[in-house]
Amino acid sequence: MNARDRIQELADQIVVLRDAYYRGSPKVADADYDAIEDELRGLIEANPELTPDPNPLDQVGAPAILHAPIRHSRPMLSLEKATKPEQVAAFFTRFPGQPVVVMPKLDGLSLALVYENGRLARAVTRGDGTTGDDVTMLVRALTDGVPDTVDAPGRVEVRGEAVMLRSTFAAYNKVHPDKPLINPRNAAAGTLRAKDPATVAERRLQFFAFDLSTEPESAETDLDGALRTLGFAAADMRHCEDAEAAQAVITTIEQQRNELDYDLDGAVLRLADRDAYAAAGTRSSSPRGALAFKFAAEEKTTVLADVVWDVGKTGKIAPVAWLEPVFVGGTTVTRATLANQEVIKARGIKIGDTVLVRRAGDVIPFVAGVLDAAKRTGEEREIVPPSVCPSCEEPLTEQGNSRELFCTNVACPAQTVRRLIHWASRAAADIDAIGGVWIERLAEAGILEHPSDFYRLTKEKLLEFDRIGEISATRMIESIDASRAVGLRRALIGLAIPMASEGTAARLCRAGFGSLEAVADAGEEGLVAVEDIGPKVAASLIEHLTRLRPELERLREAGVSLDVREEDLPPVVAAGAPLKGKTVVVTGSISDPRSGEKVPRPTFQRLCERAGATIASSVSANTDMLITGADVGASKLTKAEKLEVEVVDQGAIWQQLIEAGVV
Ligand SMILES: NC(=O)c1ccc[n+]([C@@H]2O[C@H](COP(=O)([O-])OP(=O)(O)OC[C@H]3O[C@@H](n4cnc5c(N)ncnc54)[C@H](O)[C@@H]3O)[C@@H](O)[C@H]2O)c1
Ligand SMILES: [Zn+2]
Repeated sequence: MNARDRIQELADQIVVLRDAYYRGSPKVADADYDAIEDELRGLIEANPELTPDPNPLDQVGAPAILHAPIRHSRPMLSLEKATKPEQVAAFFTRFPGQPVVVMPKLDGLSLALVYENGRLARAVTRGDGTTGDDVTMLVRALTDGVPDTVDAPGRVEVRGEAVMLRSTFAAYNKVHPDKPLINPRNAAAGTLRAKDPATVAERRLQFFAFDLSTEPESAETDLDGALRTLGFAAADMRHCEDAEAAQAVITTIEQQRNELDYDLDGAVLRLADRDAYAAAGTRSSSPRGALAFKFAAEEKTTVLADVVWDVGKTGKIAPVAWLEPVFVGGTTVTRATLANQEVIKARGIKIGDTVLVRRAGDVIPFVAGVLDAAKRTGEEREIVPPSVCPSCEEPLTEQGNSRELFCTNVACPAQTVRRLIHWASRAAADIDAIGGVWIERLAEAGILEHPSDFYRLTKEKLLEFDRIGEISATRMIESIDASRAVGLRRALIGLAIPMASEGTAARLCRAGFGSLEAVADAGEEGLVAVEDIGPKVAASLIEHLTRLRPELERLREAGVSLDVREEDLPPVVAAGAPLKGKTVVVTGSISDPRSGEKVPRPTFQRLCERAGATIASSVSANTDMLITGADVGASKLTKAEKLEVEVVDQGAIWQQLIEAGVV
């Protein structure tokens, strides 16, 4: 195809895709859409004479007027995009000496709030950038962070992003598994399209401000300060002096991406001074005084090739999506979870469909929904849940509102293997030298059935297997030996008791339980007294620990510790608490200066906690101190320097710990 035709084809696609997207039913994932825009941009750059008219790249949003159209005082634009550090550096070169703020690029929808003589007069969506929808009533009723009044004369216009917080989104989907929301951004857009606020009352939104104009001009020219003075929750803005500092903040935002309560798809750089930003002016569809740094996508489309039903460690039978490989959120994904049969039904998913796959951080990828069901060929197949267990063929039972399927056969081979693998996992006993495949073989050979069987394995027994040699047998046995120190918290996690989470195990330790047997004997009253443990969790603990009593005895006999470990006890803050109120990060290898012996990092972190510190795992703008041991990697130090975090050698901290009597 020649360039002219391709340009026209891409331009047409963009118009169609945008229209669907801004109506709340996207046909492709954002990353796929962005790739189309990028291709068009590249072709136009190479062939400027073929620029289509109208050029969709010069347009913003889409007309979606459902309420009452309102013309914006000045256009609400898109943002110029960057993906490389050089582009960040170029932005600073364009504005020498100008302070810049870096903030998260929130993934919601933009709103303009207009205040007249101190009162909220109207709230308007971006629309096509020139004209938007009047959503004042919905915003008043449903959006937090929008004050009714501001202390300012004349006309004040605050622009920002309305998002659905992840916690709100999750809570909503938990209550409405039958009609789940696809993602927080779609949910926010859908909410502000409602005809009647009452129908969407459970879907609260949160507004974060990022732009301000005032008439008459207000004296405060710093954007962040001026917004706060007016009482707005601004997006978290960091002032940066140069490109390196900005890049460091961008990196921090990307690292924190999964811990924040809102979706974000990048970071925005913007001139901090309101006058400078206004003076910089605009291009056809973006302001010159701002730049969006886009992060790698966490959502892509692919084909659902098949669905298999997987038996979990608690007997839950869960649908697993087998996908055509797709690169999303930094890795290639071939499997994703489909939750349960209710979710499949609600989302109308069929085998052969093009589906939207999301992945965020360590979370297992999941199928968020079907794209464009209208494109089906008729060859798609219904997903049919099994009636018997795929492993032991016992009939299944349905439990709960979302009709989850369970195999209740405790002798089910698949469950047995899953439980053993779980016992050996890092969060539990951490028997890292025996992988899942070997656990499965040993179980098939009848040597492993319960966790305590690991501790009866001998090198001789392992050597009977053809493919296990002297070296691996020794490593396996060493790894099993080391796991005997597992302790109450991790042993409880390893036993995979339904409804008892890792948090439950940690809270039981902090509440003063000294051993797993003590938990088993506590009775309902003793258990519900612990923070966040309700009657259901208590009942499950009692039922399963009673059933597991003989197994606990076998573990004890095998020399496995089921007692609480030092590091799981609540920190007792020492008098004087030299590190009180400080958030610290510990890096490098730590050793006790009095004995010269190496000290495991978690142990040292516990000591710091007793001195009053809060421990963080990576250096961020919230870190007060980086404590360095031996052999510290350069990257942590550079980062600390950029973020102006105090760097302290472990020697000085040991001195303080000794003086405060912590050690
Ligand atoms: N899947 C699809 O079919 C499809 C179609 C069209 C557009 N899209 C997606 O929509 C986006 C592009 O369009 P766009 O113009 O709406 O967004 P954009 O990426 O150009 O960014 C501009 C918007 O960012 C928002 N924003 C969030 N935080 C901000 C901050 N701190 N400062 C300033 N602005 C901030 C504002 O709402 C602003 O309108 C892309 O992510 C694109 O992938 C997807
Ligand atoms: Zn079974």
